Amino acid sequence: MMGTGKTTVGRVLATKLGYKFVDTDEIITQVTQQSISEVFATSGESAFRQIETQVLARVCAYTHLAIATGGGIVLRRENWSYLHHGLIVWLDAPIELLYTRLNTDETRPLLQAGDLRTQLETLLQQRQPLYSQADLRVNVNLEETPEQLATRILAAIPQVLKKGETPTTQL
Ligand SMILES: Nc1ncnc2c1ncn2[C@@H]1O[C@H](COP(=O)(O)OP(=O)(O)OP(=O)(O)O)[C@@H](O)[C@H]1O
Ligand SMILES: O=C(O)C1=C[C@@H](O)[C@@H](O)[C@H](O)C1
Ligand SMILES: [Mg+2]
Repeated sequence: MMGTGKTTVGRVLATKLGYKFVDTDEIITQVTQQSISEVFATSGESAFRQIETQVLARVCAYTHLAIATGGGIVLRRENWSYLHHGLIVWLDAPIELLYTRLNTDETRPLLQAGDLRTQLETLLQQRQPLYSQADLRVNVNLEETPEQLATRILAAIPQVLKKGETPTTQL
């Protein structure tokens, strides 16, 4: 979900693994020469989602790569076939944490209209069943630094290889 720390923590995780790192939002910004907000404003969400799928289709083919996606990557069914090229980590954060982080942020176009808490609740309700398809669920809290979170994710990854319910890691 937006604001959980995919970009921030993903970068740290990549360093710890000795992997390269890419962020699909950053690639979209580079190829369109527009900010994410501008892409939404000039072309619309549907066009953004198409570009996002094209970018994911390219980057998922690489090994030794950590990919931070946009929070809406789960929405298109075809994206899942690309996501499953790798190990999918769900950063799950409570609404209050997201609210604290995104309160003054103007770079997430889907959160600009109306009450932020309501927007977050609505999006999370829609997406929770999709996020829960991830391989690893990581409960995010306000106490941990990106460094600590990345360490915890690394430690939890072996559980993913074991058969059973989706593992969850919390502090
Ligand atoms: N563990 C953390 N501790 C403190 N601040 C954090 C942590 N992780 C992320 N942040 C901060 O929270 C904000 C949102 O993080 P980030 O941009 O990484 O989220 P995201 O999941 O990539 O969001 P989006 O889906 O919109 O791309 C940033 O200002 C970032 O610095
Ligand atoms: O959750 C979402 O739908 C989004 C998350 C951001 O990373 C961007 O991809 C964009 O703002 C949409
Ligand atoms: Mg991001």
